[in-house]
Amino acid sequence: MTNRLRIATRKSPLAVWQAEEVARRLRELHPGLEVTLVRMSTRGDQMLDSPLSKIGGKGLFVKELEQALLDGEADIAVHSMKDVPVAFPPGLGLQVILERDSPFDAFVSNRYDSPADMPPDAHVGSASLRRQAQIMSRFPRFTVSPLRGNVNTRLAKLDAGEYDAIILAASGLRRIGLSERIRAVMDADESLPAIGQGALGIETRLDDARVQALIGPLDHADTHCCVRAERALNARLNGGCQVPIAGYAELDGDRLRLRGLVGTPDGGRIYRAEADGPADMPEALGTAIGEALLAQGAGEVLVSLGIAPPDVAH
Ligand SMILES: NCc1[nH]cc(CCC(=O)O)c1CC(=O)O
Repeated sequence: MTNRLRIATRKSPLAVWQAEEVARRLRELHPGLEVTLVRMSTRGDQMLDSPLSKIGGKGLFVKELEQALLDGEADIAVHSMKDVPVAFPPGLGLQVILERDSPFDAFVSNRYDSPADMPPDAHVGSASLRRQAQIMSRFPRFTVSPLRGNVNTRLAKLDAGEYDAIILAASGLRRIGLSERIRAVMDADESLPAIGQGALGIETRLDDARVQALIGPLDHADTHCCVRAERALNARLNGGCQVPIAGYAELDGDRLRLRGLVGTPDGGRIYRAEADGPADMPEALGTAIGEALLAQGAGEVLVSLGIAPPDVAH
């Protein structure tokens, strides 16, 4: 029993790849440790017809995995940090974040090389209000329609001709061996990434010292610092992964630079804030960027979408 570690994961090819990657690194680190995967289906995977923003985006992809940890059916859960809500259930926490892969969005099309290459009335598939807001702000005549399902399903819908292009995370495509589908990587000016995009995190039971010790060496301090700042921004705005909030932090020596964005889904209004601060205070920087966005009026956008930011004064 003590030489065994069970990883809870969603069943999608991307999620399984991510869990296998953690399993591979743990076996390398601890020869003799028996690492197995517990594959689970989550509500986010089942409710594929409804836009995530309508069915309560927060935590849809992680709840069942957390329950497996609480029930003792698994020892760790591997998550895309992008899908992890700000708060954890009592007894659980996330202390390990792996080195980040590409944080950027990818433009994927069978006909066009970039958004600028498309006709003015092009049809884009994306279920992300963040991606929608940013592309609509640059190309107001585009139509963006919801596109759900795992990465493979979304690509199949593109290939069936339902859209001129779709936008996906570059990291997800790379991980499942489909980087050749990327026609253009969208940089931070073009499509500011989601909070935590490209990073994997490991959630555990906080009282499980054996497991904490086993996974501790997988933590990547620089990535962890950046994701802390991004998540503090998200916490300040009360955002989940399915609201038009973007945040991207970069570390430069002992300075941390964070950019944040809130937009209306139609791209009509885009609020941006950017600042840097000491790398040992990532939460302060994230909160400050959140405040700066609220001071510009971003709170109204969030309230109109049913996401009330916590009071400005605190
Ligand atoms: N919302 C689904 C999701 N969660 C994490 C990723 C990509 C992998 C990552 O961000 O690490 C994706 C797919 C996508 O956005 O294209």
